[in-house]
Amino acid sequence: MTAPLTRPGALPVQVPLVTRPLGIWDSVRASRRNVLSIIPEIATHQPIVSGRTGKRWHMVTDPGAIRRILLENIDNYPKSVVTKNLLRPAIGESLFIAEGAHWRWQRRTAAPAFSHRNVMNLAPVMSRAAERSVARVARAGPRAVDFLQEMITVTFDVISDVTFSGDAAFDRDAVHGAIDAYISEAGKISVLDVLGLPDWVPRPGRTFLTGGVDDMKAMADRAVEARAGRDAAGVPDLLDLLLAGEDPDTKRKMNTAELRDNLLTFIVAGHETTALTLAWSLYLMAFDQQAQERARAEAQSVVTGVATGADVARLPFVRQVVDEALRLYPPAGMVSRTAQTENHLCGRRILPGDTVIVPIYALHRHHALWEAPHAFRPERWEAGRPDRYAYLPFGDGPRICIGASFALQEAAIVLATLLARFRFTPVPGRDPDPVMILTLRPEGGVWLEAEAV
Ligand code: HEM
Repeated sequence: MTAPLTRPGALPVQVPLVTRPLGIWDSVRASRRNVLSIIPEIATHQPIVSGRTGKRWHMVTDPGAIRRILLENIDNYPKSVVTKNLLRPAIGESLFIAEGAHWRWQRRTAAPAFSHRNVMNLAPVMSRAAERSVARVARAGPRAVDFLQEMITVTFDVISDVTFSGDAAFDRDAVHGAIDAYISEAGKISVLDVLGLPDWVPRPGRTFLTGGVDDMKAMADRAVEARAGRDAAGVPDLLDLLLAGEDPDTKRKMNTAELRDNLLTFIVAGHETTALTLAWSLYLMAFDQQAQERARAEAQSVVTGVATGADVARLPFVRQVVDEALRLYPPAGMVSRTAQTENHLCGRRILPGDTVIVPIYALHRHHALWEAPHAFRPERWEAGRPDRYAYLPFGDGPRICIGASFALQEAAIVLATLLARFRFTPVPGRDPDPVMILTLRPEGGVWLEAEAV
């Protein structure tokens, strides 16, 4: 089959941002469907946009001001209460949620598990998951495949293998089901809370949120305890590394509940986000056949069979595709903070209690920061990296994503392996719709035909 080339000037799918002020109920309606649809279009032109929907909020897209929020004045901008309330039932006071000293000691204890050497040691798990994906896609034959679901399967394979590898007490399917159900229900609630809506606005699903989560925690506890009594065999996974980890200053180690909460955090924070990066990268590869040919030529010249950790450094164009996918469709499309004291950002007064949002989706499409911001141009990354605070798929400052290099390595291994084996073409009329509830997903799936090459 001859693949259609990209139409000149065509743009990949995007979220229509609002061009008129929304009232409270319009905001609720719009945001229940897509959080990003409440971002004013003007946020992609101006440094700051403020409003009030219950609470006062500010969306900041000025790199200097973002630097102050995430790095220089971090004590004034802890993670928003909303984010914490939302995730606490599933992941406790783990690294993702904790503040101050309780955050610091956990971050110091977990950091070595994500060192370059350890992430590299985990690469064979990623290569094996990529190989199983190739087999599944090949089995589907000429039928179109939903690469969103396929990538969710791959990344769950990886994250469950590197957290609870070989633990009989850990039922992967049950945990996967509980986490996905939690994320989709929790997302609906968070939207309303991010907007600062009063408690009497009905929150769908609040009552049954914790059921599956309790079973999942009990299962993870059993797996942690079973492992604690055993010597690590072979390459240590994240649980072995956390069991061995300790705060370098106080020598404090994590107890069972802390280990469990952090491992579940890695699963919640790491698996869907990486699956989305891969699914969007594949959508873009099918959208732009020329870029796909270039990426395939690179992958085929480097990869023999399945990509390995050592191949990653030799796949610069594949990495550019991933960087550009993370720019256009950042899985964490916004992060939010609650201001503690009175402050100024871009000359605007920020009051204690105000919600300060970094709308990463809008930042990555800001007209003053990016040329042709809505276009897919992986080659833009050849010229070098932009201003550090103009591109934040992993956040920044001390709370920067601990799993960034893990995710980028996994994305490169899986993408290069698939590109070396298949040519991807879109299914006409089935473009995905970018929708953010908790993460930015391709709604409707990424349906592609995969032809063996
Ligand atoms: C492409 C995939 C990923 C994306 C886009 C992503 C994005 C992010 C972002 C934006 C933050 C900062 C949130 C904030 O400041 O409010 C974050 C934090 C975090 N991420 Fe990731 N992440 C990814 C993969 C992973 C993986 C694979 C893991 C673990 C295995 C992970 C674990 C964490 C943890 C534990 C934090 C909290 C760190 C702290 O507060 O000290 N993430 N991530």
